Amino acid sequence: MDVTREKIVEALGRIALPDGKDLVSADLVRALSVTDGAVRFVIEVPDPAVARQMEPVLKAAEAAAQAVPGVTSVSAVLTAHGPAPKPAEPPSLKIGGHPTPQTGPQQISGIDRIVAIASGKGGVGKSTLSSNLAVALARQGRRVGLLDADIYGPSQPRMMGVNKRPGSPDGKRILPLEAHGVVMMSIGLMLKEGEAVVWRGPMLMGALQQLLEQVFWGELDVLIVDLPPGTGDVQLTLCQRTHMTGAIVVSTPQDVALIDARRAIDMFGKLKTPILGLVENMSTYVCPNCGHEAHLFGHGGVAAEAEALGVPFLGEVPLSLEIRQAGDTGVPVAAGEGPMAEAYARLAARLIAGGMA
Ligand SMILES: Nc1ncnc2c1ncn2[C@@H]1O[C@H](COP(=O)(O)OP(=O)(O)OP(=O)(O)O)[C@@H](O)[C@H]1O
Repeated sequence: MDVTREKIVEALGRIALPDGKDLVSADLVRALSVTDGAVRFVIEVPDPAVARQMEPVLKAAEAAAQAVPGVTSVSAVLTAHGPAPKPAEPPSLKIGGHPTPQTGPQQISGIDRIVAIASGKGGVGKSTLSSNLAVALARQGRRVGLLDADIYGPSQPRMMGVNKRPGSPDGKRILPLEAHGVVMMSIGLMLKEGEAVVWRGPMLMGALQQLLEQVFWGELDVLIVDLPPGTGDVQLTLCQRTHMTGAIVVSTPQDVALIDARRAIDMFGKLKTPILGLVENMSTYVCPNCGHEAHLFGHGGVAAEAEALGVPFLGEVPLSLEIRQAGDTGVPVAAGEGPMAEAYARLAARLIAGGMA
């Protein structure tokens, strides 16, 4: 029997609290996800003292969720936010520490595939593709995580409409946030607004390692990693320390973008990270008023490049005002309906069919 979110909410709504309210009416349930019978949620209370009294409630909530027919597993965590008597951030959660030594690329437990979205050049739409692809994959039933590793210009909090600081129940694990069916984490959520990041080398590797290993990702079919543009430390660290399924390189059809894309592909080749394929972004522009099609940055250049390099061409995404506006408002276009959502759905279907997601 299919378990729905509503059934779990209904079950949690029967868990009474000492003040007479219940878990749901008191708005304490966060990040509830239900995937193929696996239920995950967080109970968030205002402060650590309340959290201690809530242990029995957590147990009751787990039992209630487990008792819903069709539920195969329940993973629940109790977390406190708000004023704590001690400093709010335990030391081990300080982002940007030195990395711990490790031999060779590691598999991350619970995550089946890690797919990086890369570009040679900035501003070609890598973050837009990452968020929309993540949402489109989730809509097709995949368990998807999105890691914004663009340490210098994190944009996923804005694109996914998330701006809460992630909590940590035990000072070690970081709880990811959830938006549009995707669990997500961004370095941007751990920094104060407007705070500049000036890390290089080891600090940066430490931050990335924390994001990959300390975040409570749960069971994922695929983790999409939104990389910074270019061929720098983050790309190197990720490919050398993590067992990657591969990279998708996004480019506009312009020659200048393609030259940089080639450089990125060359770097992944040297790092022995497979190229899963190329995507042409900002391909055709269809005028919303008259329907006229124009190719502002050219058209077909990425498909031709893919053929020349012998890598798959995964598809194209039009240049569309709707895509830009959706990204700015925090609801990726792939979460809705229409031709743009369908363009991302086609890409997602292609990845699933190819065993890449
Ligand atoms: N297909 C598209 N149609 C219209 N606008 C788009 C499209 N793809 C991306 N954009 C817009 O272009 C701008 C740059 O996109 P985005 O931030 O995704 O690029 P990026 O390659 O991740 O950039 P950065 O190098 O800064 O990380 C954003 O304003 C975004 O909304």
